[in-house]
Parts: sequence; structure tokens; C-alpha cells
Amino acid sequence: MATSLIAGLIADGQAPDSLQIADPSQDRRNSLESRFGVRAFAQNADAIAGAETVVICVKPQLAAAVCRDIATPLKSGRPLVISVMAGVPEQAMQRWFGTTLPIVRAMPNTPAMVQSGAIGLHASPEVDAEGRNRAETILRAVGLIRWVADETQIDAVTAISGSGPAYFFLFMEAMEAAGIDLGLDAETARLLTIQTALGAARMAMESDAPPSRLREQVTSPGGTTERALAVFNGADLHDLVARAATAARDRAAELSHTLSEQS
Ligand SMILES: NC(=O)C1=CN([C@@H]2O[C@H](COP(=O)(O)OP(=O)(O)OC[C@H]3O[C@@H](n4cnc5c(N)ncnc54)[C@H](O)[C@@H]3O)[C@@H](O)[C@H]2O)C=CC1
Ligand SMILES: O=C(O)[C@@H]1CCC=N1
Repeated sequence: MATSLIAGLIADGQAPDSLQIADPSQDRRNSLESRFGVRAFAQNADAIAGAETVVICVKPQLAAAVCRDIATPLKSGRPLVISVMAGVPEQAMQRWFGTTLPIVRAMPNTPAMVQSGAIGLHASPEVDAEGRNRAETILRAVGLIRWVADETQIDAVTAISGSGPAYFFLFMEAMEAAGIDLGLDAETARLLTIQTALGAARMAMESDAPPSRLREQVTSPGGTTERALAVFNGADLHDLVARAATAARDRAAELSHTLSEQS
């Protein structure tokens, strides 16, 4: 996810030498430095020295260790903290920092890499208008942003847009396989699938009509689409998607609960 954010920010015009990265993996540091021209450090504290904004982008299971690791420089610098970690509550981070800092929880997704991310944001009460603006400026560089009022709504954002690209990629995999089964060569099936997804997403974004209306426009009475949609509806696609999103939301909530209890 950090690579997506770095790529998006640089594509948006952010100077590479204004971004300081920390990663314990030498390979990852080398790859980020050579690919983006950013400065990479082995120690988190070195990367955040003097920073106005610190973005935390490690696995949730590492959250406590990393927050404690950077608590001392955070206490002196008092930067805005942006966390992209799924299921890590603001209150748990404040506890690990040992001080109350302004925290924005951001839930981006990997299309941020091509500046087409969908990002949900929540601000802790300590974040002032300038902090909100700064978070917006950083995240807007990589996609569309929406603030949510309640921190628990970040779990719903995670289930829809954070994990969402994987749902669409899975659907593309299935479409491509179906195309091959129906006799298309692999490259043709792949390109037709991807362009169809792109075209449908662009139409949905640019049109005033809701997706249901756009679907109806494709569906000729007695035609081919109607037959295909009958198969999806027969398998209760709406219910399947609702159950999948609820499972993702519940996992985010489960992580939040576990991490809230972690000392
Ligand atoms: N992958 C995705 O689509 C999304 C991920 N997220 C969140 O982003 C976070 C990172 O996820 P991924 O990018 O998928 O994981 P990843 O495993 O690809 O990247 C994590 C990076 O953290 C580094 N790391 C490990 N220990 C560290 C430490 N002590 N200090 C600093 N860096 C350390 C690793 O070397 C690795 O480069 C997670 O909290 C996840 O919930 C949020 C939205 C979408
Ligand atoms: O699968 C995950 O846990 C992360 C959070 C959202 C997308 N990837």
C-alpha cells in the first residue's frame, strides 16, 4: 500500500526527496530508492525526524510495536499521524504513543498507484482544520476522498473500497476464464474483460444515471444480457456480495477489538 501511495504522490508532482521512507527490508529500501528516488531508512525514527506528517503503513499486527518504536520522536515533533492500517483504532494508537496526537485514519486502496484510489478518512478530535486539509491534500493526490463521521465507519469503507479492488479483480479473472472457455484466445479474453470493466466504471462515474439504469440500457428484452443476468440473480448475487462485504467489515472490527485490548 505504501508503494501505491508513493507512486501516486510522485505522479501528482510531489518531490521525491520530500518523502522519507522506513522499511527494515534492505531489498524493499533499495527498490523504493531506485524506482522513485525517495530516501529510505532502516530505522523508523530516522525517517520521521523533523516530519510534519507521518504515514504509518505496516500490517495491523505490527501496529503496537511500530507505534511504540516511534513514540519518542512523535512526542517531541507532534506531527499529524496518518494511519492506513486496517482495523487499528485511534484510541489504541494514542495509547501506544503514550500521548494524544492528531490522527487521521485513512483507508485507501491499491488503485492509488494509478491515482484512481477510493479513500475513506476519519479524523480524531485532535485534528484541526489545517490537519484535515493536509490529510486531504496528501490523499487526494492518489484518488477520490470521502470523510466519515464515525470511526467505526472506516470498517465499512475497508469492506467496500479497501478490499473492493480484489472483488473486481476476482470478477475479471472469472470473466476472462469464461471467455477462454467460450473459445476466445487468452489475450483477447483478457483485454476485452479489462476494457469492459474500465468502460463500465467510467460510464458509471460520468453518467447521472444510477448503475441500475445503465444495466437496463444494456439489457435488450429477450436478448443475451437478460439470460446472463438471470443466472446471476438465480444465484442471488446481491446476497452474496452483502455477505462478502459483511465478512470483510466483521474482520476489520475483529482486528480493532483485538488491538484495542492489546497492551
Ligand atoms: N494492500 C491493500 O490493498 C491495503 C492495505 N491497507 C493497509 O496497509 C497496511 C500495509 O499493508 P500491505 O501494504 O498490504 O503490507 P505489505 O506487507 O505489502 O507492506 C508492509 C511493509 O512494512 C514493512 N515493515 C515490516 N516491519 C516494519 C517495521 N517494523 N517498520 C516499518 N516497516 C516495516 C515491510 O517490509 C513491508 O515493506 C496494512 O495495515 C493494511 O491493513 C490499507 C488499504 C488497502
Ligand atoms: O486485506 C486487507 O486486510 C487489507 C485491508 C484492505 C485491503 N487489504
